Amino acid sequence: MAMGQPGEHDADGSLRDWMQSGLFANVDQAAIDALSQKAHRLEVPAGATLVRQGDAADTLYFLETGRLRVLIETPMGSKAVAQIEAGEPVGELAFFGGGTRTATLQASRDSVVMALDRECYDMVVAAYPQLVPAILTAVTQRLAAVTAKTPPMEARLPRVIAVVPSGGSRTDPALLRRLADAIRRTIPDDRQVMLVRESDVPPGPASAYQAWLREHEARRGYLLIDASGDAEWGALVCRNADGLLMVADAGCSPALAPLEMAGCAAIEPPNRTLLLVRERADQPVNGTAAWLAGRDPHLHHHVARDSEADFERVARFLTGRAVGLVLAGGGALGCAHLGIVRGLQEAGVPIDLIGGTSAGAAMGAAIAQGLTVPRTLDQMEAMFIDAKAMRRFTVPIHSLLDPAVFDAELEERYGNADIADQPINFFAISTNLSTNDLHVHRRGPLWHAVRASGSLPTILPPFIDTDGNILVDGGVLDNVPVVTMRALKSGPNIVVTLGEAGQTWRIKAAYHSLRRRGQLIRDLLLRRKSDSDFPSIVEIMQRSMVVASRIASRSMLREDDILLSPPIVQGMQILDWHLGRKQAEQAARYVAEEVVANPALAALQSSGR
Ligand SMILES: Nc1ncnc2c1ncn2[C@@H]1O[C@@H]2COP(=O)(O)O[C@H]2[C@H]1O
Repeated sequence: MAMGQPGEHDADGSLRDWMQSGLFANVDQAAIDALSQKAHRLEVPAGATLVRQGDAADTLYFLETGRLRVLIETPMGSKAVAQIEAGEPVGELAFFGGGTRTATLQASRDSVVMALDRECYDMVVAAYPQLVPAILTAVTQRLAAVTAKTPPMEARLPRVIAVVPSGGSRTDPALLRRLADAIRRTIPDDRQVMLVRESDVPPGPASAYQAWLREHEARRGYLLIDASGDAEWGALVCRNADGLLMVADAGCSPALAPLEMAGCAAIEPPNRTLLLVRERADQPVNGTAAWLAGRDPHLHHHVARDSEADFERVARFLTGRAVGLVLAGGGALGCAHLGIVRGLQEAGVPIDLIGGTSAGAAMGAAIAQGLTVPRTLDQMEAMFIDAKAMRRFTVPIHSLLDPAVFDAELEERYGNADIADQPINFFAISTNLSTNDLHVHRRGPLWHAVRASGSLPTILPPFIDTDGNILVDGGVLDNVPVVTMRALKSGPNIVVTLGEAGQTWRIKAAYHSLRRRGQLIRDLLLRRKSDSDFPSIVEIMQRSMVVASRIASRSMLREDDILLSPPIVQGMQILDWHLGRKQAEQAARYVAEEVVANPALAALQSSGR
């Protein structure tokens, strides 16, 4: 049943219905018949190119089935800027404009197009001029859409999803039903969610399956298509799907199954998701790395059968409604993040993916591990107050502080478990001095990510990863990693900044009160604290580091982001860990008020209950 090279395709009876349902709704039957007779159909297998940027143009197309990717070729490589869905005309710019093709069109799944050359087009519109405004409307609408969006268009969410058992797992129909139910509860009522098995689809050639898909896709819902069964069916499903959902029983062998290979060949990594299913939520998660190898999913989710919340979380990811929590850096002020998390949990707001920088990474990592807020606060106090992890001075060659105690504390508390093994999806940001770029930690030991992300330059030595990358605090480049969050998932983001809301930092100490060397050494030996509030090297470094990214981060926020700026405890600075608990309390109260005052936040409440 699998299709080969682009080729001729027989017309099918439902074409007229399809045309009249959209673009040609006001066009006479006779005109559509003429168009349909003059056009010839081309099959474009997944991955094949329909037109190439720069080529001469003498054909106008209408996409009948499938999806096309619009790729702009640049000297740096090609960039996907849009997708064309069934029912849309394509190739119109150069056809009408008279130039060469403005983009390359590639099938992202097996597709069928209706092709109309210039001679046929002229003949049909001469006989039926009413076709012209219909085509013009579509062209104008596209032009308006292109003009309206400045950045590249975000990917449309996969709606036709091939579900394959992963590794040595077998398909579990009950689990798929639960997932479909969770999706149904997540999306508006008028959309259809269908769980499809081979027996639900009328037997016949690939074109019959595509016609069936077209009919059901038109209802704008989600089709979860169980690809298990015979190999031919599996390959057909994968080649005609936008997304791949691999479902693994975490206890099975992770060796890649043939059906998954077919799925991965047809569907690209950005549209792949892996579910790792275990029996109970209290079972530890490990070995995820072996499942990710070779599958390269965009995201993976750990699902416990006894946790309805896990199913609902997956449903939110699949339908573009997952809630991201973005946590900014800011040392001890980061305890506010814990209060925010407590407040969100109490209000029933779900947290589906956590990303953070520096203190945001440290707090977020603990929550992603499944620690409670009170336990995390205990840990922070144990590290920074009891063990004095940030008060161990050294000979200042590589850094001001000796990181030995800090490292040991981090390793003990966060452990060597892979980020990928955490029950909640998580990422941390650091600044890669080797590549002069942002470094997104999605894999590797959790404590490495926390350590790298919080490596305040000159205060702590940089973290060196196994590839020799020199990593320092993420705040240097991006203290509020909302852009990274957006690249990972669609849906609302709760963005927590620290001390943002116009809080200036002025001190009472006069410049000439700066202690001189002799005074400093005497005070140090006598363990005497200065009564001046002249800023410490750590405070100066922290503030200087994030000043640029703070300005940038404000412009990164979008209208649909929910910005939370909890009030900071009066006079609290980044090393004041003893005020952490008070700060967390204050932030939790702030969230409780925000849930009432901010409708966007309130709207997320029900999805977390
Ligand atoms: N930014 C875009 N968004 C949607 N479609 C596009 C975009 N750029 C190009 N196309 C389509 O890709 C086609 C490539 O060939 P044409 O230039 O003839 O016509 C083009 C449009 O149909």
